[in-house]
Amino acid sequence: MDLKTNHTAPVITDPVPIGKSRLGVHSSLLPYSPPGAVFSSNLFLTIPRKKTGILDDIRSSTWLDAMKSSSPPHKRINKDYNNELASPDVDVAYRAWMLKFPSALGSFDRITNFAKGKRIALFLDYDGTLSPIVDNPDCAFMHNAMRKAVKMVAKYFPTAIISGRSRDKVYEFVGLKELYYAGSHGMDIMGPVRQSNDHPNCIKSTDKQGKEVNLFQPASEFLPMINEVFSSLVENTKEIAGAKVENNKFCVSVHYRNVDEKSWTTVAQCVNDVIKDYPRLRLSHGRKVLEVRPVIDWDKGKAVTFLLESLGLSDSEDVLPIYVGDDRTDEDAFKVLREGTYGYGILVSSMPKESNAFYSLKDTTEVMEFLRSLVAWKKSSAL
Ligand SMILES: O=P(O)(O)OC[C@H]1O[C@H](O[C@H]2O[C@H](CO)[C@@H](O)[C@H](O)[C@H]2O)[C@H](O)[C@@H](O)[C@@H]1O
Repeated sequence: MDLKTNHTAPVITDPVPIGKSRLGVHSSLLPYSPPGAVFSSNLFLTIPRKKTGILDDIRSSTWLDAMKSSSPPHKRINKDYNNELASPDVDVAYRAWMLKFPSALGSFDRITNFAKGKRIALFLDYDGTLSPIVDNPDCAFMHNAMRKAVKMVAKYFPTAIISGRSRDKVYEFVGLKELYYAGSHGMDIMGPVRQSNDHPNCIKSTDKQGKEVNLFQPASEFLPMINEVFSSLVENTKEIAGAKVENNKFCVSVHYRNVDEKSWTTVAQCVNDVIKDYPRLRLSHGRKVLEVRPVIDWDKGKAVTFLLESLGLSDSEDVLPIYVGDDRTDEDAFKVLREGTYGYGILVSSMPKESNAFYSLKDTTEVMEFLRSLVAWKKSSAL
C-alpha cells in the first residue's frame, strides 16, 4: 500500500448544532472514530483516505468554519460577555441551553444526594477549566485560590488532571503532588502502582518525589515522529505572524489564536503540508488550535477508565466519577461517563454548546466554587 499518495488526515469539523438530540452523539464528537474507521486488534486505527485533494479540503468553508467556531474570543468572555449576556437574545438562548445542561452549582444537592454512599473520583481538565483561556499558552497560569481549591478537593477525593498539554508542563502549572496527572490528551498517564496493572504499555517509574508509580504511554513509539513533526511545523510556520507551535510530547499543538484571520488558511495549509507524509498522524481542532496526534484508539475517555481501574475504583456501584472540562477532547470523557451511566460530565462553557455532559458551569470561577462546595459537603457529611 502506498502510504504517501492522496492521503488526507481526518479532521474533526464543526460542533454539533444546537437542538440535536442530547443523547445523540454527532460524529464530530467522536474524534477517534471517523466514518469508515476500522479498529485493529491493537490500539491503532485504520482510516480510509479521502479521494479529494488536501488543498481542496483546507480551502473549503468547512475548514475555516471549524477554525472560527473552535473557541469564542476569550476577551469577549472575560470582559464583555457579561454585557452580552445581558442582551435578551443571548440570555434567552443561554437559559434555554441550561435547561438541557443545568448548572452543577444549582444542582449541587441533587449531585451530592446521588453521591451518598459512593466514593467521588474527580477528573479535571486544565486549560479553560482550571485556568482561564489566555492569548499566550505559556502564560496560562492557575490562580492561587484555584490551586488551593484543587489541593483541598484532592485531600478528600482521588483527583486527576487530564490535559492536552505535556504531563510535565501541566504539573509545572499546577504544582500539586497530591494529584494524578495525565498529559497529551491521556496518552501519558502517571498513576499509582497496582499489582493487577498488567497492561503492555505500563512501566514502573518514580515520580518527582521518588515514589514508585506506574507510567502508561500507549503512544511511546511515536515520540521520534512527533519530535520530527514538531521541528517541521516550527520551520513551516515561522513566517506566519502570531503562529505558535507547542510540543506536548505525544502530540503537537499549532496555535492560531494570535494569527490574523486572513492567514488561518495558510496555517492550515502549512500543517497539512507537513502531516500529509505521516499517515499514522491525524489532525483535530481545539480552541483556536490545530492538534497533531497519533492515530491510536486512545483519548481522554479511555484515560478516565484506565485511571479508575488503576485507582481500584472501577466498581461503578460504589463510585461516582465526575469529569469537569471545556473542550472537544473532553467530550470523549463525558461520553464514557454518560454511556456507562455511572458518572457526571460537567461542561465549562459560557455559551450554548452541544455536549455529552450532564451539567454545566459558566467559567473557571464557577469551577472553583464547585470544588469548594464538594469539600464543604464532604466535611459536613463527616460530622
Ligand atoms: O486539555 P487541556 O488542558 O484543555 O489543553 C488543551 C490545549 O490547551 C492549551 O491551549 C488552549 O489554552 C491556551 C491558554 O489559555 C490558549 O492560548 C489556546 O488558544 C487554547 O487552545 C494548550 O496550549 C494546548 O497545547 C492544549 O492542547
